[in-house]
Amino acid sequence: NADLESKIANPKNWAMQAGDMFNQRYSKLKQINTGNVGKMQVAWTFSTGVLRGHEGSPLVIDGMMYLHTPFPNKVFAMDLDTQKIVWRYEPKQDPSVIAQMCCDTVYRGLAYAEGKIFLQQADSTLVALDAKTGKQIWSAVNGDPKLGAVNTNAPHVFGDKVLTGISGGEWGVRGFVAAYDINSGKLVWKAYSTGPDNEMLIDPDKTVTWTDGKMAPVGKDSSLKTWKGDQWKIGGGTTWGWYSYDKATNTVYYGTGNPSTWNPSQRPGDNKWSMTIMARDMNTGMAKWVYQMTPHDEWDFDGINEMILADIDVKGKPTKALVHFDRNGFGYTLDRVSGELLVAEKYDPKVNWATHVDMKTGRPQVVAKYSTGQNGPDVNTKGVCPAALGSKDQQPASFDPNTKLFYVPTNHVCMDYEPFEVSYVAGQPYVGATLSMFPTPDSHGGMGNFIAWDAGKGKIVQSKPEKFSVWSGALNTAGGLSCFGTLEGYLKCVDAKNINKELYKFKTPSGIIGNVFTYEHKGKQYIGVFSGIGGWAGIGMAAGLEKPTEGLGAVGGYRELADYTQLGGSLTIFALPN
Ligand SMILES: O=C(O)c1cc(C(=O)O)c2c(n1)C(=O)C(=O)c1cc(C(=O)O)[nH]c1-2
Repeated sequence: NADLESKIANPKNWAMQAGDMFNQRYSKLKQINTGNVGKMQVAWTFSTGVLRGHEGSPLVIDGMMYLHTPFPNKVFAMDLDTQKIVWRYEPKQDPSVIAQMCCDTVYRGLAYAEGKIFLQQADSTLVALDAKTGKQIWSAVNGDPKLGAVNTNAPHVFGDKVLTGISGGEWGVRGFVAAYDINSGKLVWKAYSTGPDNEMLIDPDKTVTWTDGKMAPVGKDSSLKTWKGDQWKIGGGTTWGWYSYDKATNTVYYGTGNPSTWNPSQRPGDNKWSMTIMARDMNTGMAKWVYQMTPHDEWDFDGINEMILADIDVKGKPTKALVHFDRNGFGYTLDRVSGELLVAEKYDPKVNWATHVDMKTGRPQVVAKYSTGQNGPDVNTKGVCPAALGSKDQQPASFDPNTKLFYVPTNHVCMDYEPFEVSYVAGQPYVGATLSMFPTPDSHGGMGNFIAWDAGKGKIVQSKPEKFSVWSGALNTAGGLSCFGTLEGYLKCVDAKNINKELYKFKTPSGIIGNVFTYEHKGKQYIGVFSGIGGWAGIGMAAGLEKPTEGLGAVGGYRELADYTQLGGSLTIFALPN
């Protein structure tokens, strides 16, 4: 999309959720740098008026800021000269959708192109608004919230289409990605994550996958063959993460989530193509290549985390790479053009459910005692690391083209996992497991680390311990900074060359699960972040839950959070003093 590309090319804007289409979360701005960031101050703040978890970030386009909130998904357009709210859009949504959302009523943010703001409501309505007036231009029905098909993902504009996904892996929703025409809102293509080839937009002869050390066609019914009966119809593989796009090959990349139910005995087989990296042609949606990271998931390791596109050296060879930090604890580097698997190494040293990834088959080698399904349901498998929320969840990492390293917010949490038999009832939770989570034993003392990762070698270069999981998206800048938020509520900026050198720290009003962003206005650089505790890690506070196994096991794991922060959505904007 030429218009969006021109907005991205100007580093004064923050025109996409990740700053660009490669999902790099890197800014060329450098007024705020390692030498002066210590003097940074709060320039202004804004309360969103919504209490639950605030993910994503605002967009900034040509002097206007566009802010979103969790359910009820309000949108504010703010003039950065006056900080006046120029327009607001407050959709009317049936509050019954709140109970259909697994991991808080989060929303990961807006998209922009050609004078339009795209809003993906929780009730699955996709809306295009006039960026000047806030008037609705079109709306499209993307899924049925009564069946648990809700939305939390940000829409993404690539070319002349706006892409959106679906949530509801815990309701037996069959995942898909849908592409709508940005001008008319008409559905152009829809690609399911499971099922018959024609509904998955898979060509049995042309869609390839990593097989015995090389790429080979997936063959006929590659998904259907890996499910028992019709289980694929309620088989999950939802698509609520961040998508990326390479214009050079017109390819969109995203990941699919867990297979439903969480009770593995009810769905023998590899359950393709849940837990999969998808590379699709943006015009037609046809799958070019696919790679399943966690066949027959037994831990809820959704594969939806962002795919970061970067040109790096992999084992000494310049490579057009795709880098992905999966929930399962492995950091993957693939050739983004061919789909070949190049590197798969643990980015969390405490991962114990698999010893390694067999580089020939691409399959993780599961440790029998951490297989939660091997003995059938009603057996509690103890001490699996990481927990279901993964060594990293949706909080996106950044790539710094100067250091050539990836900056990754991580979780150090383990779990006990007990599956049970569950029947599918349309519109009801379809989970089938009881979980308890707890901080990783013998960790560095905290529940997360911020790490710098060499994706060409598959090695942690540096690691900065944090008290809680780092559930905030990172930002790197040409000023040599790497910035992220913490669950206690600190915005931190560290030296990208030495991440243990904390150069700036400020306690915002609530825990941070939003993503750090930056922009320039009237010659001044600003760094900003949403605070507002929630998401899966903060679900206890956000939804008022108390039993340790509630919130799918997260309530007990993060019980200490309440000693450090409380609810409340706000935006904090930082700048150097005048
Ligand atoms: O399977 C799904 O459809 C689905 C949806 C979501 C979501 O939409 O937020 C999450 C998850 N799963 C999930 O497994 C998960 O760890 C998670 C964390 C969060 C969050 O925002 O903190 N959402 C979700």
